[in-house]
Amino acid sequence: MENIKAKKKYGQNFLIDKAVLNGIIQAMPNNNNYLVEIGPGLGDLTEKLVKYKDMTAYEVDTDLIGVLRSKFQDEIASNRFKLVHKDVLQAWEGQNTLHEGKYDLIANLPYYIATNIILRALEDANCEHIIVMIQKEVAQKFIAKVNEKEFSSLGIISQLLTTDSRILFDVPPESFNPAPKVVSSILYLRKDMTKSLSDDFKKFLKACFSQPRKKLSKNLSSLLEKAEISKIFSALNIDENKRPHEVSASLYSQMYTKVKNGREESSRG
Ligand SMILES: C[S@@+](CC[C@H](N)C(=O)[O-])C[C@H]1O[C@@H](n2cnc3c(N)ncnc32)[C@H](O)[C@@H]1O
Repeated sequence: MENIKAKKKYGQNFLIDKAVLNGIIQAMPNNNNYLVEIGPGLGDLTEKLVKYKDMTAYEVDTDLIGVLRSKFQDEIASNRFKLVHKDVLQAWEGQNTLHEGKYDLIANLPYYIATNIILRALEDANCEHIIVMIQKEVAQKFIAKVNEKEFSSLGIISQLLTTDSRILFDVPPESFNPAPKVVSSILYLRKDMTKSLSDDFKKFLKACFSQPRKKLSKNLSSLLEKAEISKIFSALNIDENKRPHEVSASLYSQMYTKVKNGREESSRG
C-alpha cells in the first residue's frame, strides 16, 4: 500500500477484495451518464471505473491527492479523469451539484459522513443513481419499509425520491485494510428525476421522529395543537396510537400537505 497509513479521521478503510471491486463494477448502470466518485483513496476502484467512463473524483486528503495525481497522470492529462482536492460536502455547499449534467455516484464512502452524503446526493438534481458502500445498519435504514423497526425519516425520504432501492450485497470487514468494526453493504438507489422534497418537509419529518419509540401524535405536539392533530389523523384514517415507524411514507406526505394547508389558511385569517 504505497507507504500510506490509513487516517481514521477521514474514515479510510481501503477496499482490498478484488471480488467486491468487480461486484461494484458489475452493478454500474448501463447508460450514458457521467460518473462521480467520492473518496477515491488509493485509486483501486477508480482504476476500474475510469476504464468505462469519463469521471470526476473528490478527495479531501492531501497525501492521497499526491498518490492519485501520479497514478492517473495520463487520464488527467487526457481529461478523462478530473481530480478535485476538496471536502465533498463543501463542494456541494458551493454549487448544489457535483457535476453539471446527469451523473451516477459510485463510491466506497467514508462512513463518518455517509448518511449526509447520501442525503445530499438524493437532493442533487443531476444525480440519477447512487451505488455506495456504507455500514449495513445505515443501508438498512435507507431501504426500510413501514412497520419495520429501522423505518425512519431516511426510509421515507428515500421511498419518496426513488423508484428502486436495494441492498446489492454485504461486504465483510476482512475485505478492507484496515478492517472496519462493522459489516458493510452496497446500497443501490435509482432516483425519480421528477421528484424533490422541501427543507420544510424534512424539518416536519425530524419532528415526527424526534422520539422514535413514542407515539407520533406526541411527537407532533411540538408543532401542532392537539385538536389539529386529531383532525388530520381522522381525515387520513391514522390511529392516534401509532408510533412514527408504523405510518407509511405516502401518509407522511399527505399529513404534511394538510399541515401546510392549515398554516396557509390561518395566515390568511
Ligand atoms: C472508505 S475510504 C475509500 C477509499 C477507496 N475508494 C477504496 O475503496 O479503497 C473513504 C475515502 O473518502 C475520503 N474522504 C473522507 N472524507 C472526505 C470528504 N469530506 N470529502 C472527500 N473525500 C473524503 C478518504 O480520504 C478516503 O479516501
